[in-house]
Amino acid sequence: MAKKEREAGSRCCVRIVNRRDVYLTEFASENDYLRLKRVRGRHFTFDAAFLDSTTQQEVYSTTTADLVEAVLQGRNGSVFCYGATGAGKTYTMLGTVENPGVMVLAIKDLFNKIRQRSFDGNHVVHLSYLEVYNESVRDLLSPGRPLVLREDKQGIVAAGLTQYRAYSTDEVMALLQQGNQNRTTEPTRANETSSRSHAILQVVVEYRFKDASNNVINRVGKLSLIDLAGSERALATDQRTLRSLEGANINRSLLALSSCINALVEGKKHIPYRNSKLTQLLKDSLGGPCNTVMIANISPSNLSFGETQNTLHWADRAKEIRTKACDANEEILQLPESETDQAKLLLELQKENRELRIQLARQQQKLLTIQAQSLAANSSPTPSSVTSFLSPPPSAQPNEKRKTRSSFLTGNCFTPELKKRGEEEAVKELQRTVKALEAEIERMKKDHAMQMKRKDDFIRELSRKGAKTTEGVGGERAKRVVMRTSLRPKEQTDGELKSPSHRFLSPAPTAKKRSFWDITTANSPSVVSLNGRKTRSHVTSEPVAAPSMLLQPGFARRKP
Ligand SMILES: Nc1ncnc2c1ncn2[C@@H]1O[C@H](COP(=O)(O)OP(=O)(O)OP(=O)(O)O)[C@@H](O)[C@H]1O
Repeated sequence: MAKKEREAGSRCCVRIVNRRDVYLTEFASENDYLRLKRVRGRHFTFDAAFLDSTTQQEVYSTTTADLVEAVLQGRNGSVFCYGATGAGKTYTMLGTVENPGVMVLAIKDLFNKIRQRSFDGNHVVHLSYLEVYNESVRDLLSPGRPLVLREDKQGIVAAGLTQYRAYSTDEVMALLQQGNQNRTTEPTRANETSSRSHAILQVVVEYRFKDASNNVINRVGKLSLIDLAGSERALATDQRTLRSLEGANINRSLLALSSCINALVEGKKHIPYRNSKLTQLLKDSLGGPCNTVMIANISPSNLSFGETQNTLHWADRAKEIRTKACDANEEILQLPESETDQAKLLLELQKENRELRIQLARQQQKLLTIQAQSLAANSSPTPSSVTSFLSPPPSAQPNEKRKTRSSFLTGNCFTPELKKRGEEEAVKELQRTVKALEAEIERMKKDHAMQMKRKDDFIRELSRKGAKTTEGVGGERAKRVVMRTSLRPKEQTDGELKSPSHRFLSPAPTAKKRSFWDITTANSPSVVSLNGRKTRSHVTSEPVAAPSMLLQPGFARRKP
């Protein structure tokens, strides 16, 4: 229960039993003296119900982890949060620094999984983040003019939406932060940083590999993570014109969503997706081949009884929807023979590269261990290895003999000088091993760098050839994909060969770092931006002109 709700003296009207059943109790109004003791209730059953003590990780593992795995198998997945203003949708989806939400945990999990299975193929991750505000679609990663929705063979797409190629979790986090600051928010009576728009984060994972018959297979999976605006009535938020218009448009989208849910549940032929931008964008998630999860956020306070009942009602309806069977989006690449050979060679080279990197890492690990041993030998007065040369194991001889022997060693024959010489010998031996290993690693590094350079040149050559052939066919699509490498200024190599991993470093931190989670701590919106709407960045106490992540090297899309 929120602080405000507690202060208003509200009672808890929600009870969760068996992690599946939700009991909603309606208390009689305090003024209704005749029915003061009357309570009415409703009971709902869902796939899972979470208590307020549930961790974000638990919510992620129960709702989304399976979808992430399926996306890697080429199946589409969608997760959306639905509920009243202030019920915790953004908290569930985005979370805070200490408690990251579903979006963050899904991205982390996705990259971990890709890292684990990158031995048998090549993964490419593209990312886009958009919002639907007042029935117009905006690019959150590169704000500008509203985007137009078009239907093509991939489904509904926002024409001109920026697709960033992402290489690491950190990079995605930075993009999420950037996008989130551009999101339209406004304080309402129910929530200080209320999201006035629907936000959709889309992650497309392309996986290219060779099957048993040596065909090159391209597998594509799309994960959509959606944070809807609050489902409150316009009256519940504010009466001012802009808020009312917003409220009306938010409700229009959500009304359209409920009409689609109704039509889908009733098995109607015509589903009114076209009634709003939101439903057009969710077409795939609701009626297409997609694994879809709806998370309904509710407040346990009896003051929000109406909203809670409404949310649970729609969740209960939505659970009846059966999305289409979700087959893997896979295709055998029909490339000309020369190109197939090139693609296969590329995959083999990439595999070899990864193996070499692992070998190098192992050798470095070995070196570290030896160095640690050497350090220990230098610092301890009698290293264990040396001691074992000098003294026999205690159990080897009877007590008396041991005594004599030890006095013999420490006394006349094995003088301190001799002992010291033994220690020095052992340390020298260790140092020699370290040097030999260092030389071997140096040699391997040089070999590796040479091989990488040769392969890089080769890959570059292949991509150049590929670009030439696709220019005519996929020109438009290629234009939409912004490659980080093409945006990054040429690196200073100082004559040193750099492996691809060096080239794909995450962007440099901004001069003054903004917190990804400013939304949770800030409180005073001060500046009105684009078309009079406010964004999460205005909720921070920093000046609006703070450097944009997109202006960092590697993200420079807009001119200052
Ligand atoms: N499970 C939770 N644990 C702790 N705090 C929470 C939880 N859920 C929500 N909150 C807090 O409640 C407040 C409102 O939550 P949030 O902004 O996520 O609501 P919302 O449903 O997205 O609202 P809106 O529709 O207005 O955007 C935030 O300060 C958030 O940190």
